[in-house]
Amino acid sequence: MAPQRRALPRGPESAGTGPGPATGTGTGRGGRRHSSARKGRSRQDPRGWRAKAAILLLLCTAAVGGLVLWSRLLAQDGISGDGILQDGVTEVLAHRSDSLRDKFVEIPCSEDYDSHRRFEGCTPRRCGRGVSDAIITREEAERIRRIAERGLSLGGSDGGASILDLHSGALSLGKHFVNLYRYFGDKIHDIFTEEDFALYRDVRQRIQQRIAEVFGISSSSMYLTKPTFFSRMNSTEAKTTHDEYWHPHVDKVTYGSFDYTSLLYLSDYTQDFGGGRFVFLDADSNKTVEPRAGRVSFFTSGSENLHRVEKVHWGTRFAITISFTCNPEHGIGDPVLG
Ligand SMILES: O=C(O)CCC(=O)C(=O)O
Ligand SMILES: [Fe+2]
Repeated sequence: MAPQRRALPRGPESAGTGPGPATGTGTGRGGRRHSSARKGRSRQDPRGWRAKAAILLLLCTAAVGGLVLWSRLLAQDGISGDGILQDGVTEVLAHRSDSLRDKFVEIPCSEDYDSHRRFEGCTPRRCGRGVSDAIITREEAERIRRIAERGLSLGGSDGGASILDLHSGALSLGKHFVNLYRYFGDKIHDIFTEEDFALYRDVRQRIQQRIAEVFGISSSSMYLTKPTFFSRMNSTEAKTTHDEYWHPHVDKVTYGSFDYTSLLYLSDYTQDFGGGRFVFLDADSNKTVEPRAGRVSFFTSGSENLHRVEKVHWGTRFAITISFTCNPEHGIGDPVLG
């Protein structure tokens, strides 16, 4: 609001009293011209009207300028152009250019965990969100990204969001999903190698270990759960609701079994794609995580961590959602290559 308020009143006063317009009109300092100008003004001199018109024009320009500036500020905050209006301030929790080791912000846990069976030593008692660029290297992220690219090149959604789940085999194809393992049978060995799967497993283990340390729980009390999947997002218009990745949501509500969510980013905000920042929607402000290859963002999955992803405006964004549960009944194993 500030720029608009500041811009508006300046117009008339400064135009009337400031040196520029006064000298520029040529109604200068000479006695005769001055007095005739005074007389003229009382007879509604057209020059008076011209001055008024100029002031009006200035006012309009200032108002339009203020509006343009304001809409730019909103757009920077990710407020317009995303189809969702979000009020207020946006803070950056993790800049793409930062290399973060142990960033952690604690937040009071929501009551969401109370309506589920509790597993002592795992179910969150301490909630929050963390970001680390020190768990997975950029090189590992690039190798993982190539796995995602290879897999997703076999299918892909008609809309802007495609997924590949190596656990269940689900792969986006057009407006639907197919089972990669059933669809490709033995040919899957031409696409993925044992090393790919070993890397995937190793990355998952290290992320799990880190989450356990940060939240003070035992790594063996948490289990990988579904869905755990690669995502590829771009600016293609959504064709089905599966493509609408930008809606605010709570993972525990959306996916049920989640207790801890982690995201491993495989490409870079502003280098590989525009838009597509991850946003925590807090009551006081929004907090963004800017994706960076090898960056792990993790958080407790309840409504203390309501979030969304901004629409991708250009380029392609790759990530993996790796999710954990405390309920062994909802646990899944690592993917195996047939
Ligand atoms: O890719 C992201 O940054 C977030 C994805 C997400 O919110 C989810 O998979 O539930
Ligand atoms: Fe989510």
